[in-house]
Amino acid sequence: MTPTKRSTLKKGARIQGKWSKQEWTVCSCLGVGANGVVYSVRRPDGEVAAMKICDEAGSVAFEWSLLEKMAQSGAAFPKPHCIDDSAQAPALYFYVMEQINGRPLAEVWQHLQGHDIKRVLLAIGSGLRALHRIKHAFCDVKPQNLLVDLHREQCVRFVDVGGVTPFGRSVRQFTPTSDCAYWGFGERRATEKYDIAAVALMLVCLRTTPPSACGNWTEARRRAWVQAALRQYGDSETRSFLEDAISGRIATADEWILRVDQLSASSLQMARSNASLNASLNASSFRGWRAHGPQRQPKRPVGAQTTATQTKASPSARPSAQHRVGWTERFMWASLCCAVVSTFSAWAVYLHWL
Ligand SMILES: Nc1ncnc2c1ncn2[C@@H]1O[C@H](COP(=O)(O)OP(=O)(O)OP(=O)(O)O)[C@@H](O)[C@H]1O
Repeated sequence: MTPTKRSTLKKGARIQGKWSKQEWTVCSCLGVGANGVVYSVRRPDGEVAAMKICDEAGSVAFEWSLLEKMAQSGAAFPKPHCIDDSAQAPALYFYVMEQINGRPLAEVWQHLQGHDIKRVLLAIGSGLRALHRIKHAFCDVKPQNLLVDLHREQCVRFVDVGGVTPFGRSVRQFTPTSDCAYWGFGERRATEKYDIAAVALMLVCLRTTPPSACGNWTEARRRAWVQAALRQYGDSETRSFLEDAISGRIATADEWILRVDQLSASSLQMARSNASLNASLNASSFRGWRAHGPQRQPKRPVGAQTTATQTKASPSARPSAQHRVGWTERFMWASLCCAVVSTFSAWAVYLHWL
């Protein structure tokens, strides 16, 4: 399904399940991602749910099996309802799940008070703890995948099960800004530490937006940028907490919860964004950074809060890909011209001799 085809489901559209025979009516679009589109849908009995429509049947089946596994663990992911295909054309592959009410962390972050930040960080910790108990890591930690509703006791819920990976395997889907390997702090492997470092890096990047150019930096320079961003927290307890999480010294979700519990609300208040800080750190140079050696191209995509999938081409690789396509095209056109010229010449010679 192309993106155009994806976005054609308007409010009121009806989707009938080929196998379940259930019918859902589209209420609104909840979000669009790299793997699919999520709609808020209503069943005839009035129940509201979220329907994720993916481009491929394989993605639906894969995410569905993970969602079922998560449901047994009590992790913070949506509860699965059913998996189906649409009975009518165009063929849609989808699954239906609990609709999570809440706003993405990125939207609410700036408005959170110290004690709310604490609640949010504790809730993320307990969500990760449940997931880690069944020996899986979230991997694709990003503010869009954490939905916050402070009116609920479980005030943070996770969405997008697509990145969840069994411990020890290499990470398939990640967001560069939350990836410790991208910033030069560790391995890109599904572990408890990977998730914990990801949450801490996400917090650093929520406070200080990384410069868009950092995709072209060396790993060492990116690492230095994170260290400089951390220094801006002053000597606060939040700073040492984040440093420990990023460098793997907070190894489990239980330790994370314990450490968050010890932080004061006033120190956590510092975790929020600071406009002047963004300006100073995003200037072309910053204190603490000295270039060593030639610049290397990043291995992975660059760009704040976008998900990278191991199998997808990275945005940073795109210009060179386009460049290669340009040369291929030029070669093709040159060959075509040669073929046309030689055909004309052959006909000219043939007609001349007739
Ligand atoms: N169960 C749900 N309840 C409410 N909103 C949801 C739900 N699932 C997904 N969303 C919203 O839809 C957005 C896209 O969903 P999701 O992250 O699953 O898609 P994706 O294609 O895997 O995206 P990505 O590009 O991040 O991999 C989410 O960021 C979230 O805002």
